[in-house]
Amino acid sequence: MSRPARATSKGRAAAAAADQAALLPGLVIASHGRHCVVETPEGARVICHPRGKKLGVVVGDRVRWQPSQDEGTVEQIEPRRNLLYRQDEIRTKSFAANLDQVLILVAAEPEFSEHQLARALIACEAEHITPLIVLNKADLTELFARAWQRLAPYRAMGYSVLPMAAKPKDGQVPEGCLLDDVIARLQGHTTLILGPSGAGKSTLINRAVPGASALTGEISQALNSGKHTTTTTTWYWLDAARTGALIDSPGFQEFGLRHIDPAQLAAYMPDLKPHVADCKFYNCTHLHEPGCGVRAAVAGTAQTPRFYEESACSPTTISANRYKIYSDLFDELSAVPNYGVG
Ligand SMILES: Nc1nc2c(ncn2[C@@H]2O[C@H](COP(=O)(O)OP(=O)(O)OP(=O)(O)O)[C@@H](O)[C@H]2O)c(=O)[nH]1
Ligand SMILES: [Zn+2]
Repeated sequence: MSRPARATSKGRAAAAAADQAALLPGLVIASHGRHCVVETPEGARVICHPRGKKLGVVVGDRVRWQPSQDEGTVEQIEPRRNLLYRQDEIRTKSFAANLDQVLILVAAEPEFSEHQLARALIACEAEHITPLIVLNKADLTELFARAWQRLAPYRAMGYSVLPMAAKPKDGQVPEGCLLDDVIARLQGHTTLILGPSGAGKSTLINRAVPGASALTGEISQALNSGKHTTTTTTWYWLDAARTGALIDSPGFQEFGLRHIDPAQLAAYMPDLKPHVADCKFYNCTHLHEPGCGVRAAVAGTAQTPRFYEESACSPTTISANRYKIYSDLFDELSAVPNYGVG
């Protein structure tokens, strides 16, 4: 009696395999609202609508889709290596999926917010994505020196920080600050670029990807039925062989970290992390407990001589600013229930 049942399940499996085979592979290269643009392995681009409301398609997703006339339907999203996103009280917004690195672009001016920088780095750590910090406008000597100094703790905690002069005022690029050296770091990787307005993101993208602005215009027009917008996340290939890509996404300014568990926060801050092992209590919040290894390592407040260093950016100390960022974020993330991924 088991034979017909087996045949039926075999038949079902065969039908599912046939359905699967009928679906085409693709890469999501832009998304806006309920539409996205899927690129085929041959390089053709098709506007697609995800099947069902729950299928949240993100730029960088590898998908399986079905053509229907001149558009298509995304049926499945292949498992993601990672997903960088931000979350505030109201909503969760994804930047992109399957990233190799995140380039955080800041500049000598306008003055960057260290809180925003720290938030972006924490989000990268939580998703195991390598960040690369680039400080632009090296030609603005005094402002640059000040900004470079503000980044000292980030260099000390092991992040790569590159100086750059993408478009110096007098045309003279200070030594070691070539835009092309930054572009070289992008080859062969999928890189998301984030940064505050005015840091030089468009300058960098237009140099790395000739024709980028025209492409952005085309995509946003296609996705918005004629309206121009710059709020779309967009994928640009860096080379004809399509081995490296740059993804431009807005949203650095409001980088909500509501998806981060406050108890994990110190583990996502490389300058705090090694000191957690020295805390007396396993569930130390590093805010007020006695015998806290983190607080003992804060520059200028060190009780234990072995942590004390003259420099506020030694690998063994935590700068007062960074500790303030930790405590502010801890309060923010603890103030309301953590709903997890939305
Ligand atoms: N002095 C100086 N100015 C630069 C440099 N790179 C870019 N700029 C200028 O900085 C301004 C902002 O550059 P954009 O590339 O438009 O910056 P953006 O980050 O795309 O800014 P939004 O368009 O506001 O998002 C422009 O006036 C650029 O010419 C640099 O290396 N040195
Ligand atoms: Zn502690």
